[in-house]
Amino acid sequence: MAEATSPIIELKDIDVTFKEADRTVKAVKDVNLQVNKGDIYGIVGYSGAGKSTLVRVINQLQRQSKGTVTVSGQNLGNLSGKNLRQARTKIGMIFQHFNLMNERTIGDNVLFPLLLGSKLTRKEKQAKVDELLDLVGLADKKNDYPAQLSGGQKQRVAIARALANDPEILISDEATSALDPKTTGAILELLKHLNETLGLTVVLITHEMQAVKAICNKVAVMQSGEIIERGDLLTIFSNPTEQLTKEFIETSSQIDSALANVVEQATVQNLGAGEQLVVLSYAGDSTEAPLIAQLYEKFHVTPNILFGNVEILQNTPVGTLGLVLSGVGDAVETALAYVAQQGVHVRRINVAEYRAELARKAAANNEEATV
Ligand SMILES: Nc1ncnc2c1ncn2[C@@H]1O[C@H](COP(=O)(O)OP(=O)(O)OP(=O)(O)O)[C@@H](O)[C@H]1O
Repeated sequence: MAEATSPIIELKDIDVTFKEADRTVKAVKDVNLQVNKGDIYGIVGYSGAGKSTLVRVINQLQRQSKGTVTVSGQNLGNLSGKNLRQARTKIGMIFQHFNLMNERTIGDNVLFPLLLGSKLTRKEKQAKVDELLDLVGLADKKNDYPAQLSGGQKQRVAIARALANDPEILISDEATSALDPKTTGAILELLKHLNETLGLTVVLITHEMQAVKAICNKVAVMQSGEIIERGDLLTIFSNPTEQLTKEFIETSSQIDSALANVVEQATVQNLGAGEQLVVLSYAGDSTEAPLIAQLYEKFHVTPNILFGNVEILQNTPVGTLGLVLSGVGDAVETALAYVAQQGVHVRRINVAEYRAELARKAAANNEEATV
């Protein structure tokens, strides 16, 4: 990851309101966001949350109704015409549907932004196109046409084109949403590579937490035009506070399907006094093994491991462990207090309530399916 320190994008008190004949839509509400140079900042939310509108404010394709947008120290709200176009060249953008020009070759697609005001000579422009195609792994496709390329290759062309004017920022608006998981992984890796080698700051809009998890160092969760939770990836993943954030995280991990299986087991449904089903999550070097040993050594609490999962996020292990803890009297509660002190997040599962919640969700899904 490139060094992330000074702010490169600062959004202050941003509102975007669309006024239509019969209604007013507040697509973005009072958003404050700081993206630092070298960040890969994920903005996650369901469809309609306001993500696209918010990022279009960054390059002023969408003007805000209120608030200020500062990019690389420049207040973009004060710019128009040539000055705004010039500022925009430093902000590349890629989209879900690539937006390539089908009647032009791959080389000419990448060349296109260089035709508008670049000071390079003709020869230098061609050299730049070659360099960019090489960077995205498509050096041999220069004379092909978009129709001859796969979706992943088209997105690589779009990335090369977005980088033509050496932007400092790349905005990716659902750029992997039309791609299969393997191709998505390769495109995300390319973005990470560009971040590391060029120091490119990336703002990644997505509805898939999996994509955020793969490459972002920061994440903001949007709902109904607002940022409801934000922070660095590890903190958000190991200790989310908002329900929507939890939902996004759960869909990107196997924890909830593991829990759904576990709560159907008769032994788990009939826990006795002094027994508790818990999910422990931790980030960092603390591994579960010493912790589990300590539960017995210090508190005479017996842990029965039901499932476990360790992922590497930002080169740091993030682990989740489902356990039934058994002890005498309030030994389990004392042990859990100790575990929490060690920086481990403790989620107590009330089995009856959890099952009732699952049943409620299943009924709601069925209802939706039959409407
Ligand atoms: N030009 C527009 N005029 C009127 N309403 C708009 C306009 N653009 C967006 N909206 C509305 O603003 C809200 C936010 O839309 P936006 O596209 O920013 O959400 P999103 O999170 O990016 O979702 P999606 O991924 O589906 O694009 C939606 O209610 C949308 O209908």
